[in-house]
Amino acid sequence: MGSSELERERDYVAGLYRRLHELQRETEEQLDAVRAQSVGGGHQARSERDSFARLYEDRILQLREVGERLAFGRLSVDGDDGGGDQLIHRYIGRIGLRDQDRQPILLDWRVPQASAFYQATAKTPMGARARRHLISQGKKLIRIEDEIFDPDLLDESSVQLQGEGALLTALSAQRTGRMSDIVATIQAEQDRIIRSELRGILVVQGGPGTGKTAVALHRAAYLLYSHRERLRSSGVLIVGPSRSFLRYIEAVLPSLGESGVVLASVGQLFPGVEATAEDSPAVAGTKGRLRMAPLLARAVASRQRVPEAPQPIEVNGETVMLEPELVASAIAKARETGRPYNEARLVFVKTALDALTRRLAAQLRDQGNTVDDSDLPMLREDLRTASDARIALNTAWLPLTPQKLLQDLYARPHWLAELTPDWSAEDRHRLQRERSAPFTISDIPLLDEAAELLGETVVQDVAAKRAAKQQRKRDLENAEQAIANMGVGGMVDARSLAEGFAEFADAGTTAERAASDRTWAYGHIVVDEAQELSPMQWRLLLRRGPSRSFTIVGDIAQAAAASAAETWEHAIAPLIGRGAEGERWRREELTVNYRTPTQIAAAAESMAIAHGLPVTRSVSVRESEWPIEVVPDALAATRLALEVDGTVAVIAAADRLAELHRSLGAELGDRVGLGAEGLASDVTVLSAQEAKGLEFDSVVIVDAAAIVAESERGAAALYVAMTRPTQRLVLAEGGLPAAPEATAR
Ligand SMILES: Nc1ncnc2c1ncn2[C@@H]1O[C@H](COP(=O)(O)OP(=O)(O)OP(=O)(O)O)[C@@H](O)[C@H]1O
Repeated sequence: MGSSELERERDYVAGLYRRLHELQRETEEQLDAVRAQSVGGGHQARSERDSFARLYEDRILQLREVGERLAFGRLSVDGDDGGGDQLIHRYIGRIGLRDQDRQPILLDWRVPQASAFYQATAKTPMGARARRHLISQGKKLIRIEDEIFDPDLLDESSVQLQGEGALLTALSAQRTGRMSDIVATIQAEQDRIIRSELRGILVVQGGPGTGKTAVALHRAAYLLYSHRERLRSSGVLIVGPSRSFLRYIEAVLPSLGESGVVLASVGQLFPGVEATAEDSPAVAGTKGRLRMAPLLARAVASRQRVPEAPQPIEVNGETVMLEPELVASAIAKARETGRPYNEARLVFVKTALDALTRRLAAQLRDQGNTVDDSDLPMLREDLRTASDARIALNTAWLPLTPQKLLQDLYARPHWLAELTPDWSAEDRHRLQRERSAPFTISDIPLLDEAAELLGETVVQDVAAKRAAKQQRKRDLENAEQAIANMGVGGMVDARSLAEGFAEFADAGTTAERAASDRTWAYGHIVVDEAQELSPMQWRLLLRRGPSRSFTIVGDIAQAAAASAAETWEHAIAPLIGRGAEGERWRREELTVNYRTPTQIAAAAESMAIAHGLPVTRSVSVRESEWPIEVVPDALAATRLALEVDGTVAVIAAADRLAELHRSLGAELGDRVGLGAEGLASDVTVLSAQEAKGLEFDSVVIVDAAAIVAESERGAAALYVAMTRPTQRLVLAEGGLPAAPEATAR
């Protein structure tokens, strides 16, 4: 390949950057023009103008975000003449660009024509004749790499890696503590998953380092692009295991030009409560089980109480008796509505007050007073505000928040025992705790379940939501009208513009509104490290995604949580319900390990298999320069790890972390950080749980046997720890523990 070819490509890429800057300028001018427009004083007109401005601002931001590596590929396909002599070159990049004549000069990687760039092989060229990778450093094109799809050159035996040189360049880059996008080097098996249809439940199983997280994030970007109309207003939720994990992945989607996504850890899924602490595995296991749902339902139902004796109600010097029968019949009537607890309570109060008013009126008449129908509202109001009535009715049916319900349940052992006659004392004991203790990650789905049963505490919330929905409908009509008036049909769509109105009106962007609304229904949900989720967490997610459009990625063998399932069928059962399961979900596998070198991956797999874990085998694409070493102490091991440029993780059992942080810090100074907060340091001391989903150039495992012994699924935790390094693994304070005699998990 001549260097003139590289020059030619550099010219082409330079042309693309020029066009990008031109478009930036044009959009900035359009923005200025919109801002300068005089639109009179009407609120509607102003908000329309502002949302046009917002659209242009978004586009400018998107054009600027692209920054580097604008174009990374070229696909050569046969020209229209069919003779095959004339080749058409399609350039593939991070965004699509057109020239001044509106001819495409760069295809967005997500358009259907670009899929051949990722999926074509010599065996199935998908109409392509050749593929070229454009490898850049920053904005500078430094190398090109060609693949010609010639069937004679096929080698059936090896793993088919697409653009091997470009891929290995990407993989050998030093880790930074932040995940980066893989858009230039997506592999065929990954691309098929990324482009899989939006509908239904897709489960992606793969061993460590097979790109599950990367694929899940690129799939979110792909879906947002391909189903923009639908997903822009409903939003996409990405759920990860921890805040440290979210920090690790949070830059990927913005680098792909997508920002309208809600990222949440499992501790952040109930608006208003942010849980970071986790219970012990046994307690988390109890709280994660499905039988918590009927328990909460029983707890809610038992909160209505009929008084044993009549209650005197003083009102304006008159005493009227509130009979148990009256309360019982008002409760029955309210329950009949089938509404959630707090909403049904309003029916109860209304029914009870009406009956009490009638009783008071009759009593007054009996005493010779004249009471006609027009007096009833006033009597009712007197009763409503009488403190006796308030106390009596509240005692019968108290308004409740999910927080209060759960705190009561945990802090009142007798009540809990009444509600759980078939539970063991041990299980019950696991739920007990102080009323003031902060909520844990395992409490989040229970709070959500309780909120579902209780409904809104304030009626206005229901009314406000209804009003907001109607407002959005009006906004959409106004947006259509505005587009027609301004003559910009085809450039902007009404839905995006209407979203803009809402953003300015009150509640922020779709993502912000979605994140703060428990009843929000997302258009799509991506769940990472999904093997860890408990049945109760799945129930919560189903409420957030009632359309059952899910991408679920994980590795069953890495499951460390006590409440995690042992197969995907079991794991997602709460999501599928009792339908024809086979038809409702599909499963894909990833089989190439892009992270862990062969030798380390092989040792990790053997260890896991010896402990009976259901490992999905994969093939590593890297080799390690270093053998796995075993050294006596953690400091010596960390020094060895630091010989490799890049990041180091020191992984140990949870009760060793503080002490290791201190002792290593004493020798290595502030290069050593602790836990999620310490991830920016050269050396981070953390537990296997905290390391989940992350990667480091080198890893030191301190006392591997203690990690295995630490929990019921300790072998899975060690498997996670061993598969974090991209280059070097050092074991300190003992090698790998021997496999147990019986290999039961
Ligand atoms: N096609 C690709 N091109 C370049 N890098 C890739 C590709 N696929 C995956 N990688 C890289 O491999 C590493 C592992 O990917 P990722 O973290 O997504 O794996 P995972 O399957 O989620 O792993 P784990 O189960 O261990 O959490 C990341 O650094 C990712 O960027």
